[in-house]
Amino acid sequence: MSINFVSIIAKPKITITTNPFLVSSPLLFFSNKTKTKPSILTAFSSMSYDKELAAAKKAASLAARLCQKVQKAILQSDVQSKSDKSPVTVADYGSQALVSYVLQRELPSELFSLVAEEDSEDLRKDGAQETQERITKLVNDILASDGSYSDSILSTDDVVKAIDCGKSEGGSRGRHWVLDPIDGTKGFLRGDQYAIALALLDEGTVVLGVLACPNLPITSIAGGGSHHSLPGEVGCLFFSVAGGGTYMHSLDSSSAVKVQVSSIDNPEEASFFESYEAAHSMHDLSSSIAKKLGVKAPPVRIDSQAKYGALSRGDGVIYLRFPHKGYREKIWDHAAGYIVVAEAGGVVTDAAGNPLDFSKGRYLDLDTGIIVTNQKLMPSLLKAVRESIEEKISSL
Ligand SMILES: Nc1ncnc2c1ncn2[C@@H]1O[C@H](COP(=O)(O)O)[C@@H](OP(=O)(O)O)[C@H]1O
Ligand SMILES: [Mg+2]
Ligand SMILES: [Mg+2]
Ligand SMILES: [Mg+2]
Repeated sequence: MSINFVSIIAKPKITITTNPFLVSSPLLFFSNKTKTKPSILTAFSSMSYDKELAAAKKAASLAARLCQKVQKAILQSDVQSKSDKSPVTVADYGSQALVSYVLQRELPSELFSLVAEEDSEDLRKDGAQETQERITKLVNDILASDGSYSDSILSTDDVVKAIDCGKSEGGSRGRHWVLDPIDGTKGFLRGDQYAIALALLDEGTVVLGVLACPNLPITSIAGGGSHHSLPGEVGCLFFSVAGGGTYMHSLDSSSAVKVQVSSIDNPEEASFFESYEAAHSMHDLSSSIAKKLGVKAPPVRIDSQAKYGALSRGDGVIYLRFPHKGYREKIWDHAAGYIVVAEAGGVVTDAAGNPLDFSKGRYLDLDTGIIVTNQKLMPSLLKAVRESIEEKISSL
């Protein structure tokens, strides 16, 4: 296998030190006169998720470290094919085990429910003992390098169990963590973009999101075109809590800056993101939409929810995703990216303009595709999407 490695030399450039989300949240105000119930958003934005945020950031950062280590020197035996023919690597499993374990250690008093992409079925098959051991060593090495939980060394059984905690069905009641341990596994294998995407659902609403993007440049990738490897300092961590905005810092530092989506309202100046993999999204449909809107720049094709992260800081202003017929989107492919963009002032809907509903279990039920942009461009984007879809249908 030939792999193009991106150099991973992340030195923090950002100097503004803020402590977002440590500011005490406003108290809820109930008016006895009007008996008005607070809106769901007001209720969530008044809640504190400080502990959960700190735990999620720690978990995602350690998982990113594990993935970086594997990506630097991946072995043929580290990659397997799942029953749906999609790839999975020891880093996907290791990342899921780490995040699951760290969240449980950091939040011992909370009920733990995790909706995550991977499970241990293939790892329990005959002949998989070596892979189990490799994953376990990776997890233990990362924990040891961090100095956390030095009291406990995980066994292969602990690691398999931590992976299998991710079997929750999620839903509209209670709290559920939502994890994609490596989003963009194909990008990861190419040496390109990938993300560790972790979100928290509370009563069916995404209230917190952390997106670690180990290969995403710290500075803008605007106008980057379709790139395999990217120069300069890389490694970003985006995080958001409902009502608190979106922040980003380098994976090597904790000095965060607040980010905002682009305020461009002229589609001619807009650029758009889409999947690198043509099998994941209909590129012909996005190009027809871009043409209708008058977008001049070529699409920026990158893997994973790094697209949401890049859009949240204004590197591009539109993200279009139109899976081929029959594909069902999973909540872990969008939950963290969704809140990162929404809290940076962006809008995420399905192709018909409906909000995404993360409360229905492991899948998102949606109309045709997912579109993301800023508030100003959404009406014209929706119109272009509608027209292009109609034209595509009538041409069939
Ligand atoms: N046929 C398909 N259509 C749409 N998405 C697909 C797909 N096959 C796989 N995917 C999803 O696309 C994700 C990657 O998205 P992107 O194209 O933005 O990089 C994959 O996440 P994983 O890599 O976590 O499996 C996978 O869930
Ligand atoms: Mg996958
Ligand atoms: Mg994914
Ligand atoms: Mg994945």
